[in-house]
Amino acid sequence: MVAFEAVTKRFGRDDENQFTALDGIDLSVARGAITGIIGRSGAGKSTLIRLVNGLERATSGRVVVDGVEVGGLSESGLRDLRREIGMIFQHFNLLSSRTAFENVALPLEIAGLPAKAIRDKVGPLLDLVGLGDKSNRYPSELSGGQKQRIGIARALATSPKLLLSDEATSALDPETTQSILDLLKRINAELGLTVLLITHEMEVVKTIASDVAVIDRGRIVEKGRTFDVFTDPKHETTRALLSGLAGAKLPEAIARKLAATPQAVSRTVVRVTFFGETAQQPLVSRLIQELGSEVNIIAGTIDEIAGEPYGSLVIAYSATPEVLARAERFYRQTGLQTEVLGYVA
Ligand SMILES: Nc1ncnc2c1ncn2[C@@H]1O[C@H](COP(=O)(O)OP(=O)(O)OP(=O)(O)O)[C@@H](O)[C@H]1O
Repeated sequence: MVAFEAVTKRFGRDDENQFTALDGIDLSVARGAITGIIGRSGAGKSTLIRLVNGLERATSGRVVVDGVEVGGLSESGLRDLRREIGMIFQHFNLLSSRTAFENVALPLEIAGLPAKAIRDKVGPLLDLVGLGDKSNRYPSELSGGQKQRIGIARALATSPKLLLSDEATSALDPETTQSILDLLKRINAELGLTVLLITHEMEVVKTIASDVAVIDRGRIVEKGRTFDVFTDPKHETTRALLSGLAGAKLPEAIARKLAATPQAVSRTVVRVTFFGETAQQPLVSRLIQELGSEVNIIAGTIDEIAGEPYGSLVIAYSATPEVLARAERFYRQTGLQTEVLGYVA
């Protein structure tokens, strides 16, 4: 649906003051999928998304949306393209002097639709986002989540093929975020809309994006299925971004006691990751049996990434050679992914 081919974007006129915001981006966004772009502040996420609707032009390379190269479009071509692309924002960008209905109607008025056609379109859209009864309310009378629902209805008014989301849930509390993500997921499934979202919130990507790309200082450093990238991050930036996710961190009290090498009477601390088929099996009880030694469970989470089950358990057991050999054998047989985090006395 969207392809970035060797895209570079530089800001600034003369050579000395030039800043390279994007550097050789190759990325393809699958039709009908929800794709997340994550990265730190200033990594280039907004610039990337602004190239898609032609608010910025690439310095070199091509941005292709639904077969059309954005860089080659005239002003009227860009207007046509923008009708195919809906956009939602962190701060909703609603017009305060217009009611919910009038905000959603705006893109249709601009497109020149007659009043009756506008009414026929806006009513169902307000129902779709669950705000059919708030049609005459002004933005100041709506909650953050309701404002974003109006933003989503407005973005869908011209029946776009692509929805761009720029930190759409970053100003919302976790519960409201969840309800907006549920709505986006439903729209994606029911309307077959392709969604490209940028966010610094890993939870958002984990919850709804099937695919993810990690951007760091203007370059894509990692990309793939969200489940694969989140369960086995390869790049240091990805690891750092994911370290804040629930369950990724060791409890502080244990982390402080952890030594890098075995000491006298030590126990080894291991993170065991369960995913795919292994997430469904009673492997913990089997592991305890196989080791024939006490196992302490230190931390653990069972969760879903992009709809697939995933578990992470931090355990400690005796670091004697016999127990370690039995553990190794068990991990080999079961295909469990493990990581030795350190040793405690
Ligand atoms: N018009 C501009 N002129 C000069 N530099 C710019 C311009 N727009 C963006 N930049 C620079 O490009 C880099 C990438 O900015 P961008 O807004 O794309 O990052 P971001 O990942 O979206 O950050 P954030 O999460 O903070 O919004 C930043 O260093 C920014 O200062």
